[in-house]
Amino acid sequence: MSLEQEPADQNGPSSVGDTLLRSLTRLSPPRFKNPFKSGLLSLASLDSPSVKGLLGIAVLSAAFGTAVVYFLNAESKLVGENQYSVFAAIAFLVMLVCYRFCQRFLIAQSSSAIEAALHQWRQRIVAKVTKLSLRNIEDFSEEAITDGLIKNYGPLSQAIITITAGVECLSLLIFMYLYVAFLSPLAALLTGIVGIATVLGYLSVSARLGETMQQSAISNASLDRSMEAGIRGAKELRLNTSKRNEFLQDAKEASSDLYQNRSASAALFAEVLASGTTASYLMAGAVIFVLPILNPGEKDDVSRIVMAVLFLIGPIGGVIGSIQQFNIARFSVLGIMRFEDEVDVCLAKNEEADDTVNSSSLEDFGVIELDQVRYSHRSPQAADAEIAFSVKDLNLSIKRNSITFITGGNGSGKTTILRLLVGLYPRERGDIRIDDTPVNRFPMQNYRDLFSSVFADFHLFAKPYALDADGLARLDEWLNRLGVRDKFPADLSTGYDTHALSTGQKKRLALALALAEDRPVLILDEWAADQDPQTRKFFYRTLLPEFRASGKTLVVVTHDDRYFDCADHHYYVEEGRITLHSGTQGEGDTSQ
Ligand SMILES: Nc1ncnc2c1ncn2[C@@H]1O[C@H](COP(=O)(O)OP(=O)(O)OP(=O)(O)O)[C@@H](O)[C@H]1O
Repeated sequence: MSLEQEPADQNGPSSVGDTLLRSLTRLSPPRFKNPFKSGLLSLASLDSPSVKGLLGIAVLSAAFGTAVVYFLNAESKLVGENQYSVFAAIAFLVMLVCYRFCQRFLIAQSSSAIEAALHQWRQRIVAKVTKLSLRNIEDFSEEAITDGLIKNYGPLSQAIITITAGVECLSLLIFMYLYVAFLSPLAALLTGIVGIATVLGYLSVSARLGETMQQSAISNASLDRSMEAGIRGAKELRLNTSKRNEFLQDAKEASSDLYQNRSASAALFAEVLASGTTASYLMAGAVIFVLPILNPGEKDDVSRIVMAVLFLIGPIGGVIGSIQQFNIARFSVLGIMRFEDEVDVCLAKNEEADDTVNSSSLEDFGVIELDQVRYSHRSPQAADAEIAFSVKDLNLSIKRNSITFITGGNGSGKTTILRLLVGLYPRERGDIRIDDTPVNRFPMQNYRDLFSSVFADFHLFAKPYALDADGLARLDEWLNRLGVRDKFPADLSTGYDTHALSTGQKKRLALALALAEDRPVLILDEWAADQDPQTRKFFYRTLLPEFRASGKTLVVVTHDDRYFDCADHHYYVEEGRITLHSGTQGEGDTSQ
């Protein structure tokens, strides 16, 4: 967790929130064996002064809350004796206002501090994830990334208010109990016995409650994935009844798992809730039915003691309600921290040696050379990271202002080679040089900045990032030339909806965006594959030569053998090995 820490204000709300969030992981839910070593009570051991300040306010709030009950009781005793105290009435009101202020301040401040910390955690982790190499990203499962970046935050935010209210209730409970002890030590003993029996009862189910909630979270994630597949695979499911039935069967099992795990935790929680409510009434019952027998001298005070005991019911409910949320929040914080640790481990391995390439010299490069480069994909299925595919002895020379075609069969390694060329994959062996100057294994951004690309699996963001006014003008022009300008709003800077575009139109937008970036090297991975014959011809016979004439260097993966003659250099890839394919010309343009 040490990399990329934002310089947070040491006393700012996010640093308070950060301490509170991390404290959730230090505080394990109370366990049967040692309930007082862990649990909410150890909140007092927190080290941040601001957090201690918040705890101080929790104590103050509890003191005011108890004073409210004290003055209620005092006045009720006086009224019973046909007297009335204006002071007690005013004091009651003042204490109530103070109590309300402290309670509101405490919950609002701690919740907003925690939200501020979450905001900072999210920013920090997203920044780290964008620094991972593509290989690292591919090594993480999609679920790990969505859980680490998205899913854990929602439940955490929802749990925060209940937990902070629970902490306030806990301190109120302690104060109210001390007040009961002040009124009658024997009543405190009786209610204490009931309280201890209730806590022991809770501790006996808390471990099971934690487990079922963890299982519920796992089943929930699996059901989410199933529902996502149901939406993304809508076409396939509607075309094939057997496929739909089998899918529905799997979705039903995922839903049933979730239902069973949620029911199990609901049953345990119902037990905790019911025990809490029963305990509250039992405390009042013990005072009314048992106290007069054990100590007849306190008979006259019973109603006042009962009133104080009844005021314990609210805080007990608040504490119990927060326990479930505490488990959820703890589980989420641990998930986020675990993900960040894993990202840190990856980043620590991505060595960034000195890059001897000077940023100012890159734009004017003469040639980019890959020399004996090797890279291996690990099999995602194999636990021992067995090699699934290798690009071997890769020699490739990309000359400035030329058109290079890379061809080869499906799965031969063309896309992998493009990604090695642009520095998305770290090579295992060999060198990349730019005009005889070596490029790092994890190339610096100034090397990557040479390239704009349309990969086969390109992503369209909802707005054109990184384009200034000139860039937007270029985008406008290219959308016009590619015949799709009417599909986008007049003002391109605010973004656009790409859902209604056809596959070919999406590719035109992706190409227009890549051209608008105006970088020296353009990488195109099977761009023409989804285009109509006229556009294909326009692309190979008009656009590519035009790009070259405007000073661009082009590296194009293609299967269109009728246009192979458009290339200045043609490489052929077979099972991860590349060869310069000299003398190949297209079979003639048959006027496609
Ligand atoms: N992230 C990955 N992890 C493991 N194996 C991978 C990964 N990406 C690609 N491969 C494997 O590497 C091989 C080459 O893939 P690549 O995408 O480079 O081929 P390609 O020549 O571009 O194929 P196509 O013409 O079908 O797009 C394939 O066998 C593929 O299964």
